[in-house]
Amino acid sequence: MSFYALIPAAGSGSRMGGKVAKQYMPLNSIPMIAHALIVLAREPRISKLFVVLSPTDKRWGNYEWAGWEDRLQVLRCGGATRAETVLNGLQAMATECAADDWVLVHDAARPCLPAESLSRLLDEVADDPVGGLLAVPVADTLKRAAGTESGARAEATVPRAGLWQAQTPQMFRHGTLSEALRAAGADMTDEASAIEQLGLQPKLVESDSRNLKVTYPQDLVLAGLILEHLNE
Ligand SMILES: Nc1ccn([C@@H]2O[C@H](COP(=O)(O)OP(=O)(O)OP(=O)(O)O)[C@@H](O)[C@H]2O)c(=O)n1
Ligand SMILES: C[C@](O)(CO)[C@H](O)COP(=O)(O)O
Repeated sequence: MSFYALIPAAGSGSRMGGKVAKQYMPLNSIPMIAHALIVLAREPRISKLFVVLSPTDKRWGNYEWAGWEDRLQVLRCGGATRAETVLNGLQAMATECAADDWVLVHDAARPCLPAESLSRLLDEVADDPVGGLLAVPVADTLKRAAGTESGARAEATVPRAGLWQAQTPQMFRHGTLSEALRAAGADMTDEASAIEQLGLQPKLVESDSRNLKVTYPQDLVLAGLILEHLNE
């Protein structure tokens, strides 16, 4: 049984609003994607990293990846949605990855993955019958909005007991995840929801808010500050 990482990196970063796809935006002097790759590559239990790019990606080649040859393989099969990218990547990995091998799917847009959180996920899920994901119990009070002409207004408060915010990596066996994503369709926003649709219950492994997803411009500033102190 082996562990592989699949990094979906074929998005356009529309919510970031930049000219450059956010996974290539500079973050503490290197492209954002490199931070996640470095943490994943440093985990000795992970045999290989597969980065899934858009077939039209023209930026990857602008960077120096010498020395990564043994640890990383680029797959140019990204799709129109994140779920499609992941499924296309799984299919391309099938020549090397057995059905019971573990695949850790990690967003290129999460550059601040703490090494200890990655290690904890592997420790706690490697013998799990289903798989699991990093997540954080919801700490804020949650409001359900009602759209009005004057903008969003709080219609109700959603009880936060038992609610967690999903992060990545999300770790499932190659065969199960491929089956789940094929059955669930292209609009799944994470791997765990496809697994849940099979009637399975992924394990929630507690992470923390440092492992944020860089979505909006202000997240880039936060990520830079976190990275300055991460894994010190
Ligand atoms: N068709 C897609 C869409 C997203 N992703 C990847 O999935 C991760 C999380 O997605 P998100 O934060 O939504 O990135 P984008 O889709 O690029 O952002 P946006 O939704 O703002 O366009 C990112 O690493 C992104 O590159 C992908 O591989 N293929
Ligand atoms: C997978 C994920 O990061 C878990 O929170 C999230 O669902 C990705 O959503 P996005 O809209 O594709 O960024």
